[in-house]
Amino acid sequence: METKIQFLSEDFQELNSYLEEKSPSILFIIVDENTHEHCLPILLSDLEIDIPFEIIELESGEENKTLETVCNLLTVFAEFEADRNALVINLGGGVITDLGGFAASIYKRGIDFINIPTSLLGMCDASIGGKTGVDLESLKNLVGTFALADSVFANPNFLKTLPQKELISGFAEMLKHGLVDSKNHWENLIQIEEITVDSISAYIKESMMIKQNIINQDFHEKNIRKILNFGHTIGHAVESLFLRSGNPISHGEAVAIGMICETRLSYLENLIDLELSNHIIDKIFNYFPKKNLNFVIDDILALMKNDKKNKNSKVMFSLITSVGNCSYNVECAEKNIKNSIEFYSK
Ligand SMILES: O=C(O)C(=O)C[C@@H](O)[C@H](O)[C@H](O)COP(=O)(O)O
Repeated sequence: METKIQFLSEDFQELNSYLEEKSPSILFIIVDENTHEHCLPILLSDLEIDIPFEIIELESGEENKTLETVCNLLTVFAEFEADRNALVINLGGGVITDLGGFAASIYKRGIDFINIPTSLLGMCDASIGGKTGVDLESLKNLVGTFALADSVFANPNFLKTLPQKELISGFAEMLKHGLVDSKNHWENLIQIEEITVDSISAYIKESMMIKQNIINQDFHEKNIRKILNFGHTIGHAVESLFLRSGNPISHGEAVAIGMICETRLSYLENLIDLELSNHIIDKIFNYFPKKNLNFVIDDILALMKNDKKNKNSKVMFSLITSVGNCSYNVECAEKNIKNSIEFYSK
């Protein structure tokens, strides 16, 4: 099975046809306070359907990506006596698609959901590939399911409602797609001087297709899909520590830090030469200026022990071997891992 990705035209005709054909018993439209204000009115003004619907507003932010929020969602579904023909519409960024997709995937053992990503990160990454879930304490995405959205409806116009910070966050995942799978995509992206909706629009579809193509080869992340996790082994640990400190950074910023460290690690593990690693690192720093990592390295290493790619208690990295190619299940020397993090801090 494959998620159908469609780009919405002005009148949302694709979504209306989908809903007419599917004819769900009830719609649950999940939003956060931002998409409630900026995106829901656009969606509702274009919906031409005669299906009962409920709007469920969740609080935005990674700190709300919890089991408690999922329980609240499930309670609402049950209060409305939703049956298995109910449909969840996730209208939001990665937090909303992760939460709503997870709740849908476990309610009555699974009801359908669709994603209408409103952030760049949601569009190019989180809405595609069926990873749903929540954080456990500060451990990123520790609880979740693999459950494909029935469809993804993308509308780059929604990106115009975003603060710049959110746009930059999603750009990190686009760079990642280039680094792990497409030199051409990487080279196009690094020409961009200023990240704006107009400057990146032409490359969004390519990023989505790169991800979709990898998912189609390995939905359950047994092998090749692990390359999409480049930058996330260290990135997730750093993101968790910022979250714990009460000063969260965006997922993209964390992934950018992770990609810088893991590019250096690729060099330290002799997978790429110094010149290439410096080139990649410089380019990432252009978009993601250095942040202070005031964390104890051992705390970063401890969090990595919970990474989902680990095998037999060993931390396994996905590391690039050239621009557009990435190896997975790479076990690294602990001194190199530490050096790569220290390198970032210096
Ligand atoms: O889809 C994937 O596979 C990815 O690894 C993409 C990541 O960019 C994304 O952040 C994903 O949610 C991370 O998954 P996790 O399994 O490391 O929690």
